[in-house]
Amino acid sequence: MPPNPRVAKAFRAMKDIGITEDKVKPVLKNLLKLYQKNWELIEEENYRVLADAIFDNEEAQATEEKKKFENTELPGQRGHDSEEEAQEQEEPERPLKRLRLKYQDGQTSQARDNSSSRLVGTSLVIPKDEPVELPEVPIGNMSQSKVSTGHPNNGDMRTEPQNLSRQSLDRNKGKQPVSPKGLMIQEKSYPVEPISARHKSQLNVQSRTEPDVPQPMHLRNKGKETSSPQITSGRKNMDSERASLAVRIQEPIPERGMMSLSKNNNTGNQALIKSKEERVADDVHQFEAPLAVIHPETLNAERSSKGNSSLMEHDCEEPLTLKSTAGQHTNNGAPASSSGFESNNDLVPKVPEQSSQLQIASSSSGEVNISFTFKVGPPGPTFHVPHLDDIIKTVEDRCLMSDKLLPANFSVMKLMKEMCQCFVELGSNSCNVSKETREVPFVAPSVAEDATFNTVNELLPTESEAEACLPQVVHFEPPCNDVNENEEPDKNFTQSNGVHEDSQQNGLDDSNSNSLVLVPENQVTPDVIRSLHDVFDISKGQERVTISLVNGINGVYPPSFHYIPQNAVFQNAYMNFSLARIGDDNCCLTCSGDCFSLSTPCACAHETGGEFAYTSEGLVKKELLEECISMNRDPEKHCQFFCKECPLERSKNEDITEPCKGHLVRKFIKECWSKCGCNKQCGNRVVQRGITRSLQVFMTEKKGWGLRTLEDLPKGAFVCEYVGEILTNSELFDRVSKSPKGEEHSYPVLLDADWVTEGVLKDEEALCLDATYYGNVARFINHRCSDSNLVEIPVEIETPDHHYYHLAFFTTRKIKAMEELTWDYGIDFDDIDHPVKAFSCQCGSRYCRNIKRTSRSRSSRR
Ligand SMILES: C[S@@+](CC[C@H](N)C(=O)[O-])C[C@H]1O[C@@H](n2cnc3c(N)ncnc32)[C@H](O)[C@@H]1O
Repeated sequence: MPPNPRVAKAFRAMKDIGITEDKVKPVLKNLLKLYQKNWELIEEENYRVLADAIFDNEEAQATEEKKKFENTELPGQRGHDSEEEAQEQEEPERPLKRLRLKYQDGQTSQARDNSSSRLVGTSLVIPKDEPVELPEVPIGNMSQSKVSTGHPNNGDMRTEPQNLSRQSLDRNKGKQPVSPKGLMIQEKSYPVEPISARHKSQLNVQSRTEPDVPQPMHLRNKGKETSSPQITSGRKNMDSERASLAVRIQEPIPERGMMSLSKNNNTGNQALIKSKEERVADDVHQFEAPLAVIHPETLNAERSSKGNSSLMEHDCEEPLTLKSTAGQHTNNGAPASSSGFESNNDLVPKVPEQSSQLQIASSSSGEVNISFTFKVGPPGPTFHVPHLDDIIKTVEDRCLMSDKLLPANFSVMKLMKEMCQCFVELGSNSCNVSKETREVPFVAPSVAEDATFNTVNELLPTESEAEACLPQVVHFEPPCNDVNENEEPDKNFTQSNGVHEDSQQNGLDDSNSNSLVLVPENQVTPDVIRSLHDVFDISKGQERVTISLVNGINGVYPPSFHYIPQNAVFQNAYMNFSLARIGDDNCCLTCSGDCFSLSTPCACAHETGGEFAYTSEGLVKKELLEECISMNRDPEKHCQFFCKECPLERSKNEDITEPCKGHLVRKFIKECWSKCGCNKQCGNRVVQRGITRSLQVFMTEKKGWGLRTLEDLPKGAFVCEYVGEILTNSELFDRVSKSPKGEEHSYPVLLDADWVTEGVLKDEEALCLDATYYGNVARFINHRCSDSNLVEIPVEIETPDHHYYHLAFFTTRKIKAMEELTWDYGIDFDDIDHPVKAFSCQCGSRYCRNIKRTSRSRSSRR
């Protein structure tokens, strides 16, 4: 009878790792019996069960033999022992059979049938009976040679997939803790990225804003704050020391909602790895601790009988802190000397210089381990190991006190548990879980209509031009006008890197979607939606910089809206433009490279009197800036246009249209763009590059959310554009009048700077921007009467049609870091007919028009 191909395959798999057929056969037979010929179970993870069983078998046999030998051993024979032991050590050790690595790219264990990837495993624990050789070198210098993988490039995460032979594993002594990196065969690469501008600014922000500025809750921050390295004598190069926070949370847990607080009276120390010194003080008793640290014995016992285990890593792209194994407790509640920290980084995969790593490991029985590795600078000389409870409490306090964006019952342990649960849940549905769903915690709340985006590229003549145009304007048509009807995240809304795509399909299939992420329907509750704001970056990666959100004042949640980095067209707004309509006089076709290097400014400068609007530093030139400021402060001193039939007034009341109240004839900036011959670095392109300054949304004392700068800004600097939905005035009026009473409506902006060119403007051409439901960071900028530190300037980029333009905010003066950014909405506090009811102004300016009005009305009442 020909051999069963499955048996043959099993033999081959075992042979690949150096196990001979004669050893496989009896064990396989037993397993088949045990599993009632369920081959799948045996074949899983490259015959992991089989390999484990063989090793167990070998181990049992060896123990048996040893016992026999000891029983027959005569006094005086001990002299041979050392020799035998030496021989024993020479013998190849078995590969580790603990947690198997699961790769970040989602590769399943079954998929790894390449022989080089067999028996990928690692242990997070050290069996107590096997002392670990700990290197007495700086952690950063501790290449993983102590647990050599046989790989010459230890520690460099950029290494190519490694071929891990049995020999290389042998040197591990089988049960020693091994860096997952060391055991990863097809290792995920983590390129060492230079600190991006974005990153830098974030770092700057953090250093500048501490300690009085509430910072967003940040795991990475926390790490920095709470951890310090364990100093061992004679260490140098502490900068590169690593820390690892390893946590084990058991899932399922005995009682739902409670952490696993298993009391374990086994031998004491729970540290993942113990230094030589630590081993001396090994009388630490396990205590019921919220963070149950992996216990060697427990894990050994549990894991040897458990099925699928996996370990996945996540590169957090973040500067790191140091390695600590979170928390040991003693019976008396005192910190367990140095047991909570390790002087060995073997457990921790080598992390790229500028990054941290998150690892999640699980077993089929529901046990999930989280390990977070991060790096800090050198600790102070007085560093001591803090108590785990203190760490947790401090972190929780900081999050709750500084951010207040978290639910009041927030706890680090809940967070950890949540992660474990998500891991298990998502893992259980891995076949239909997309990237988006994995990103659920960072979903922006969706509030408005079920919208479908249509890009404007159909209007454009060529593909390349279309491409250039796409990021500028998008168009979407909501199926219903009432934006408040549907409070669910819209499922037809997709967006990718600023390019909105027409998508009727379920976003789960849309791997390009990176802005709005679908939340499984059963999770969509208002609370969930609210909590899904990414407080670390409300732009969700859509801007060049991260924009954090903090609340140091109250427990108010951030408002619900879709973050969009560019304007989006709503329904009827007439936004059809074509490149063909842009004549040569509107484009500097003859220029190339940087228009600023030309002897005579290109055609784009015509708009600003033949001179570029910007200085070579990208700041608005003084003269233009002053004029724009003055226009805002004293509109009556500047040229105003009065429509014959004002679209604004018409939208308020078509029957009896009030006379036009006047529109300023504004100064425009014309930037070069894709139809120009210059390149993207041309000095006449500022607004189109987007936000580059470090900004933060924060809770003000009296005006709700506001926006502030986290860096000093020079006068004339571009801060951000006012981005929202492009509506017609009538649409806006409809929208506002339909919105429930009391609902906050973000102040709309009228794009009326060039109504002067038409005697009578059609309704669909009278445009405005509404950032209530879709907007960018500018929606948080509060109003300040007259002396605001920002001024809006119309900027024409892709269309010479002045009905549509970008409204860009520039600084009116030097602004210090942490100052709130404000602009004058131009509100007429006396205009009771305005679609948006004027608020009671709290700007605090001595020129406040609302104060004047209030005192005026008071005196008129008298
Ligand atoms: C564009 S939003 C600014 C962000 C807003 N504070 C928030 O919490 O979302 C405009 C709204 O902010 C509030 N606001 C802006 N400036 C204000 C001021 N000077 N005084 C009082 N409230 C102000 C008003 O409620 C106004 O309708």
